[in-house]
Amino acid sequence: MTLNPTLHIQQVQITLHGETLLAIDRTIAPGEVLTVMGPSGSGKSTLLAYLAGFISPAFKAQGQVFLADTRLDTLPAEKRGLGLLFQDPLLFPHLSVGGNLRFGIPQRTANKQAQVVQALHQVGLAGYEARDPATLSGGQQARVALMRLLLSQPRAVLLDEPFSKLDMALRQEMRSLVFNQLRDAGLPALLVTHDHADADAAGGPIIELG
Ligand SMILES: Nc1ncnc2c1ncn2[C@@H]1O[C@H](COP(=O)(O)OP(=O)(O)OP(=O)(O)O)[C@@H](O)[C@H]1O
Repeated sequence: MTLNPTLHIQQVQITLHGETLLAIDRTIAPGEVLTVMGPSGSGKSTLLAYLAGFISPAFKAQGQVFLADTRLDTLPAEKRGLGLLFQDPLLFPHLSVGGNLRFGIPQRTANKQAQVVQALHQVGLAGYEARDPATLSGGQQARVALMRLLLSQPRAVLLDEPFSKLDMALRQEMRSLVFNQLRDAGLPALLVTHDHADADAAGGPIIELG
C-alpha cells in the first residue's frame, strides 16, 4: 500500500432515469484538491455519494474508481478508506472532544493519546480534551472535525461545502488550515462548493458540472 495514493476517477458516467446527469474522467494527485462546481441539481452531491459508496439506487453508474491500485467503486463504503468533511462538524455529542478524536484513530495505532494531544495543539485547542463538544464555538468544532478526519488516516478526502456555515473571518482561517493540512498529509481531495473563493484557496483544478 503506497502512503500517498493518487485517486483515479475513470470514465465515470452517472445516469438518472436514463439521462446522463454527469460524466467525469479525472486523476487527483497526492496533495491536490480537485474542486467541483456547478448549479444546483447538476450532480455535485451525487458524485460525492458515488465516490463515498452511498449513492441512491435511483442512479446508475458506469466507470471505475481507483485509489492507487485499489479499485474503490466495488468496495463497501467503510472499506474505501475515505475521509469526509461536511458543512456541519457532526461531532459525536455523547463523546468529549478527546473521545471524538480518539474515535477515528485506527485500532492498532501506537501512541493514540500523544496523537490526540498533538492534534489539539496543532489547531490551537490544547487543553480542550475533556470538553463537551456542545460547549465549543462553531469554528472550534470545525477544527476538531478536521483533526478527527486526519487522525483516522484516510487515503483520500471528500469535502462537501465544508466552510459554508462559517462566518467570513473564520472561513478564511479554516480554508488555510484545511488545505495546508491536506497538502502536508499528501492526500488527494475532491471539494464540492458554490464559492469561488474556496476553489481559489484550494489551489487545484476546477471542473464545472451541468
Ligand atoms: N435519491 C434521489 N433519487 C432520485 N433523484 C435524486 C436523488 N437525489 C438527487 N436526485 C436528483 O439528482 C439530481 C442531482 O442532484 P444533486 O443533489 O447531486 O445536485 P447538486 O449539484 O448537489 O445540487 P445542490 O447544489 O442543490 O446541492 C437532481 O436533479 C436531484 O433532484
